[in-house]
Amino acid sequence: MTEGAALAAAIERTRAEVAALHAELVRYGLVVWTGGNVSGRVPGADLFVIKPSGVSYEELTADDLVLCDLDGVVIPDSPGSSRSPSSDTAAHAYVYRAMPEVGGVVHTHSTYAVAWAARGEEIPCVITGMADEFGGPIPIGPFAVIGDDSIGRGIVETLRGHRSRAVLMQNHGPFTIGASARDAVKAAVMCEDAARSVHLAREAGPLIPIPQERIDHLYARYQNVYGQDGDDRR
Ligand SMILES: O=C(CO)[C@@H](O)[C@@H](O)COP(=O)(O)O
Repeated sequence: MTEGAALAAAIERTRAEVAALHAELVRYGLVVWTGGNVSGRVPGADLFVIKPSGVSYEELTADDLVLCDLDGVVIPDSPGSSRSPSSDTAAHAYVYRAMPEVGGVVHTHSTYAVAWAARGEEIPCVITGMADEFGGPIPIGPFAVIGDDSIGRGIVETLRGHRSRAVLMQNHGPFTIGASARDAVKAAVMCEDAARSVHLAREAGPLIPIPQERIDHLYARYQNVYGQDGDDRR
């Protein structure tokens, strides 16, 4: 296969994967109307694909996704290039530039995570599922304007060197990163689950902290032993 054909195949695979992952946001109840987006880095290229802005998830096909370079500039004459890319394109692009290990970025307006973001309160790590997945609390990021790279800078400042793959941007909502777009969607699903469980627990009584050494142990086991060898983060 020529280099050009290999790149075209990688773009096609990423388009198909990212289009299918938007359906997962709907399946897990993480989005209302069109308020969320998934992007995926094209492996081996300085490119990513992202949802067009304000397009219904039911209508979204692989060719509707917008192909961008790592500055967030739409690649002219590519499928989907006639549409405006997601409002969060510059934010996603900033993350891909700053964090080469990131293969996918997700944003949702999932209800409980947004409620924590509205209070500007991090989600404390009081359930083993959070220790497994996030290795500690889910942090709050700064308030940031929508449309430029401010959100991206907030994501990177908050998550660089942090175990969590989710950040709650203050007064806005969750942004998650992952080794792949699927991994970032998983983080968005788990973030909302943690936000809901901890919110409900705290309404019913005091939260019981998990000692740090227990959190560390749970995180190490889940990251290295849980699941299968081929999993995205192994
Ligand atoms: O939160 C916002 C805008 O307020 C966006 O992230 C969200 O509505 C999704 O926008 P896009 O449809 O991706 O442009």
